[in-house]
Amino acid sequence: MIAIDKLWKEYGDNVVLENISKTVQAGEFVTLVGTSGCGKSTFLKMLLGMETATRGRLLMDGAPIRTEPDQTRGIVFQQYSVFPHLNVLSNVIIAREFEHSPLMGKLFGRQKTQVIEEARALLEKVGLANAALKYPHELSGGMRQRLAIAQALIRKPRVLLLDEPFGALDPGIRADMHKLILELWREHQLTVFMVTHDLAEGFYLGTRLWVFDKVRHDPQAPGAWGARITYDLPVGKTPATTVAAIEQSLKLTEQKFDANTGETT
Ligand SMILES: Nc1ncnc2c1ncn2[C@@H]1O[C@H](COP(=O)(O)OP(=O)(O)OP(=O)(O)O)[C@@H](O)[C@H]1O
Repeated sequence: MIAIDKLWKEYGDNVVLENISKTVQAGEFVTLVGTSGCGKSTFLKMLLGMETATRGRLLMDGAPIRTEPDQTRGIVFQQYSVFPHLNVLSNVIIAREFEHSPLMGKLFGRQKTQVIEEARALLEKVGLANAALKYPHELSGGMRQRLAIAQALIRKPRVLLLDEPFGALDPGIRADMHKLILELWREHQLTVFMVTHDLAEGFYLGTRLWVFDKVRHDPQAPGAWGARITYDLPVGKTPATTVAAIEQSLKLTEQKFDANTGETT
């Protein structure tokens, strides 16, 4: 369904991603881990169409991914991306209105009634039915992320992109969110790409885990080489020794990164 073919991303002299080739089938749940700054968010933005490849191709069902976001893909960021001046229900409805009419941003009549019903059903699903008329500042962090997920899902995306969506949440709330996202993934038959800093979370949630890492380093030119996918693991079948090796390699890379920027740790 998604084919990544010899993909490169460079910002000027800074090579971020280097020659990545992968295929992902519909319904997979891919978790992405790697050191800070190695290009995970950039990769998600390319899947979304916010960023373009400098070399190579990114195909969805055989066609190049459109260079602007559309309703086939939805994204949830770590920082809450909801509209502060709208209540919960309106935040979900507006996400659908923008899709129908980006310039006017308004739906009327039967269409509007239908969207309100869909929005209420989604709020029920994500556990916000009783908070429909509250404003974002009245919500907890976990509730705001539930709202951001509902906003992404009302557009009925096939691919859901999650950029550390639970990074700012307490462990107990995170466990609830894990349960929710797995339910939504199955019910909506989504293909999910999720960035996380938490290797255990990546192993727990994903069907497949990718490690982004630089294979080559030049201390004189930190941007000369980009990250590749150094591990592609079917999650749940990974021996503990491999998990330990990955953790070790990530720590080593982090130290090299610090040496490159001249910072001591
Ligand atoms: N719009 C941009 N212009 C120039 N450089 C950029 C831009 N966006 C990202 N970069 C650079 O690309 C590299 C990868 O950034 P990215 O945010 O994708 O990393 P990341 O792996 O998601 O990091 P983190 O885990 O800290 O969120 C960094 O060196 C960053 O400075």
